[in-house]
Amino acid sequence: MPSTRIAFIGAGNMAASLIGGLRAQGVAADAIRASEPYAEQRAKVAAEHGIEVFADNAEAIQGADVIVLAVKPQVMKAVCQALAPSLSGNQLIVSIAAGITCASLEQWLGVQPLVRCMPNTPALLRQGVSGLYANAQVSAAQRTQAEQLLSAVGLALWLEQEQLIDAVTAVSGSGPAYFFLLIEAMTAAGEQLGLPRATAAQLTLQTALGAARMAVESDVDAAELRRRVTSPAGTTEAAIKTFQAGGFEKLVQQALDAAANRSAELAEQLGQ
Ligand SMILES: NC(=O)C1=CN([C@@H]2O[C@H](COP(=O)(O)OP(=O)(O)OC[C@H]3O[C@@H](n4cnc5c(N)ncnc54)[C@H](OP(=O)(O)O)[C@@H]3O)[C@@H](O)[C@H]2O)C=CC1
Ligand SMILES: O=C(O)[C@@H]1CCC=N1
Repeated sequence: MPSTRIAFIGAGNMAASLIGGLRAQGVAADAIRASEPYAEQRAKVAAEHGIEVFADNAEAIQGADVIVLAVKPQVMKAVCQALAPSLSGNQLIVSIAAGITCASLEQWLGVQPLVRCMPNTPALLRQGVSGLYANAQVSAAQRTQAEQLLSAVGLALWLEQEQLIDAVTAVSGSGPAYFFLLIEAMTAAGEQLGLPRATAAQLTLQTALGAARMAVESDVDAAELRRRVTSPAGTTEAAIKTFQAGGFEKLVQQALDAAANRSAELAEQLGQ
């Protein structure tokens, strides 16, 4: 994004990941600004990425073509209402907040070109994935700007319906935590089986990495890859049958339903 000037409102975890991705893609430090109330975090982000970080949101967005709203959903209304008088009207707003709808953002900011998206934390390693939804005000050039922003940290996938952001949040926004939970549980189980903790952790982590790479790079699907590990009457079958007897697939569906419902619930609670 050579000539695009980007301002981040909130310079926490996700903003820092996106800024890191943009810088790694060669976006100049002076094309990126950010605002952040916490002085220590301001200094950290400025030092790590070489960008200017402001205490004042309105100051950070001066001259910006794209404004990324990267604060917690709970403070979004107050942040937007305070920012509204400083907007020029055709700046692209990109919100990464869970459960904040375009309708709420339009109510708080006025009608603006808006992209609502849901990234995830592997963005930190440029291995993220995001779902993006654009409102009717977004021009083709602004769509490209939003896509370039999220592509700097991983895959960017457009959605035709805003509602599907709840599903994206459930699958990939929150998804890294589900895999971390499995890693924690497998490491603990390995330790219970007698392995030293560090060995159990290494075995689990390398298995997770290897399995994910196989699933991404293979020309067959995950179900077939699973079948290839599962010898008839063997050890894997014993484990998989145990998972399934415990309702594993149903539990996964219930967990993702809960995440998607929470996303919709946040929209209702915070969208007033
Ligand atoms: N973490 C994740 O996995 C994902 C998060 N998201 C969304 O990203 C958004 C940010 O999350 P995350 O980065 O994890 O959260 P963080 O708390 O790390 O970042 C939010 C930042 O905003 C700052 N902030 C608070 N109030 C203001 C304000 N009035 N003006 C400017 N900045 C302010 C916070 O400062 P201070 O700490 O001092 O309050 C903090 O540094 C959320 O809306 C979340 O839903 C989306 C996808 C994945
Ligand atoms: O847990 C959350 O609400 C945020 C959104 C997706 C990941 N973290």
